[in-house]
Amino acid sequence: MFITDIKYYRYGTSLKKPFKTALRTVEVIESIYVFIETNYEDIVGVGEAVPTYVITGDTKGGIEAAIEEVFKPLLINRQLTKDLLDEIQQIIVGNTSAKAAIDIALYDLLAQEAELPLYKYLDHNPGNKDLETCYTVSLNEANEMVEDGLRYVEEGFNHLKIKVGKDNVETDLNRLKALRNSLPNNVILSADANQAWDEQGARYALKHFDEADLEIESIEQPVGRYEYELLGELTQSFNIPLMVDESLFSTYDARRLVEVGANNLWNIKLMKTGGIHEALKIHDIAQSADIHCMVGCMMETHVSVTAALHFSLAAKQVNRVDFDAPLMVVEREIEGGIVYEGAKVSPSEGFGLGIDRKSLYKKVSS
Ligand SMILES: C[C@H](N)C(=O)N[C@@H](CCC(=O)O)C(=O)O
Ligand SMILES: [Mg+2]
Repeated sequence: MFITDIKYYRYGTSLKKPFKTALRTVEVIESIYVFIETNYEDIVGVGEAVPTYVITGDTKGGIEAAIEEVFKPLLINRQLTKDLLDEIQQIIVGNTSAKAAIDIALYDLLAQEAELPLYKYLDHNPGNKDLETCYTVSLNEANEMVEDGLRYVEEGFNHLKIKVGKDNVETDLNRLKALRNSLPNNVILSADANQAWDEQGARYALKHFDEADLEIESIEQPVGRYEYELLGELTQSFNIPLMVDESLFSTYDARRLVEVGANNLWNIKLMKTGGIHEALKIHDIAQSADIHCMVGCMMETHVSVTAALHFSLAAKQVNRVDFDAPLMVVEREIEGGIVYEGAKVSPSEGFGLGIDRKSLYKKVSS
């Protein structure tokens, strides 16, 4: 099988309510769906990229330019082989969201060619697991966060990830207290600060989180992306488990985080790693250091989150997932791929991603 063309289009999907973090507010998911065509008319690989420029540096125009100027010349007329997965990583630095879309579409093709669902094609030291996604509570006034939290629990979500870090620590703790007091005791609460604090702010916040006795399961990314040493120190100094998110893009980051002792929990996302191929390498570093991983997502839809699910099923260290973004859209427009039953997530039948590619793909030619 060889690659004949790469096509893509932009697509906006409205959210039921705005998604708000310490870093940004999102009302519409802006996806770029990517299609790798082959010499077999009915075999197409599909991928997705999203422009989370405040985290990855990637814009819609940048993603499209990387496809036009770099990936099309590299891939068109090439035989489909696994080697292409390394080549797309090496040919350009950064651009992890464009790389992710191309990597996902290549894996979709490789698994279709092998006539396997993607997670079986990957078969990378998998653990046996049933996965449930957490649901994120956006940053709002305490009463709105409690209303949202109660609704998500009623819908079947037992783990809520609470966004913090936009206001002062006392306000965050009051919001968490209100949630803890209103929700059933067995609900797991974690927090995500999205890089909100400097060193002093983080030490102050984590001390108060430790003292608050709210049973917060973990806190994600208290400080900025490049604060590796500080993340290590904070991990070793406070009781609340720290999860690394924005500081973990690459195998370089992963090795550095192990060295500095930021070794509690990691959040792997395909839009940061540039797809599954690099995510598997990060997973192996986590496994050697006995670090458990969450697989998360940016504000993405069902295509790239389905790829993240297949990766999660194939990778042993992954014991939790944050795949809520597709649930936040007003209407599911993609058939096949990730199946949600309450919080439970599973893959649909079918080879590769199991996505109904035709319904997505017909927009390419219309
Ligand atoms: C969507 C998911 N629950 C989430 O919170 N992801 C990110 C932020 C995503 C974004 O801003 O697009 C995270 O920080 O974990
Ligand atoms: Mg995060």
